[in-house]
Amino acid sequence: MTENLQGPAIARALTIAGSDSGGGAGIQADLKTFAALGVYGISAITAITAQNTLGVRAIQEQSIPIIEAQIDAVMEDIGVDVAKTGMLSSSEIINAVARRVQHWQLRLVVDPVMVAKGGSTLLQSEAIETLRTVLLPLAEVVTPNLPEAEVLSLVKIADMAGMKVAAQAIYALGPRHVVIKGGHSEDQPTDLYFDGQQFIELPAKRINTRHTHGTGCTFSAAITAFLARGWSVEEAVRRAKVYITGAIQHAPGIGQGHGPIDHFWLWDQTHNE
Ligand SMILES: Nc1ncnc2c1ncn2[C@@H]1O[C@H](COP(=O)(O)OP(=O)(O)OP(=O)(O)O)[C@@H](O)[C@H]1O
Ligand SMILES: Cc1ncc(CO)c(N)n1
Repeated sequence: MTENLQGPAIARALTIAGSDSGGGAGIQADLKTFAALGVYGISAITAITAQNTLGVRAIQEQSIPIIEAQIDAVMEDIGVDVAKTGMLSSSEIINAVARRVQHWQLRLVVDPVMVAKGGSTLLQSEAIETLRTVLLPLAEVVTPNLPEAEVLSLVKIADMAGMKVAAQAIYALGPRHVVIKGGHSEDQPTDLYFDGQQFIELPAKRINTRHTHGTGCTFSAAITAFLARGWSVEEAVRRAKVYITGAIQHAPGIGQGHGPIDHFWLWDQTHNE
């Protein structure tokens, strides 16, 4: 592509997250989502997981210097329109990432990943307070699922009214927008957007499937991609909801456990089917 005097001809998004060897969540889900949505994807790996659709077998955190060096290397050369975080594992990693986010003045989407679908811990319990007090104030958007929203807000959520109280409590921690995901509810997977003034409920039909590995990563990566492409937060969230619903619907049925979703379902519809 020829150089464009107005800047790069493609939006750039950075994911700061863990690697999922199974390819369905973490860095891999984020990069596939960025690619599917027409955004140039860049990564800084915080931890390597040995993982498949059945669960997480092993985790190796990366050192603070190599995490910082990845972020600095891409920022000094390539640049980033919007960044997101996923698995951060420890307090030390959160503090280091927060320092780089501030240094580079990054627009940030925080997916407060705590536990994998199979129950493995992806964030040490003593790191939760660092997430609340150090990273959330830097977030333009934070996307907790229902259990994460309860932990961050200290509110027990039983229904939409509870989601609203929790969203207000999380907003008070400093992020400019809160999106609580309803995927873990027994009912319809209605997500809730809150920007400090207005609540928007984003309903969807529940898809009856066990293949929901990486839905949270994919949803937050889609929000990041749409923001990078210039949409408002509200519009980015609305578009991400349509995208994630389609991706779950088209899950290819890979693996014996919670399989991945189809990040490229929109592309498949227009090019391959
Ligand atoms: N079965 C389903 N049918 C339709 N939408 C769903 C379903 N499960 C989750 N979603 C939607 O997917 C998005 C991700 O939500 P979810 O609550 O699964 O995130 P998560 O728990 O962080 O995911 P993970 O940790 O597995 O990556 C939300 O928009 C949610 O409403
Ligand atoms: C690396 C990684 N990040 C996030 C999740 C949550 O889905 C996962 N299972 N693995």
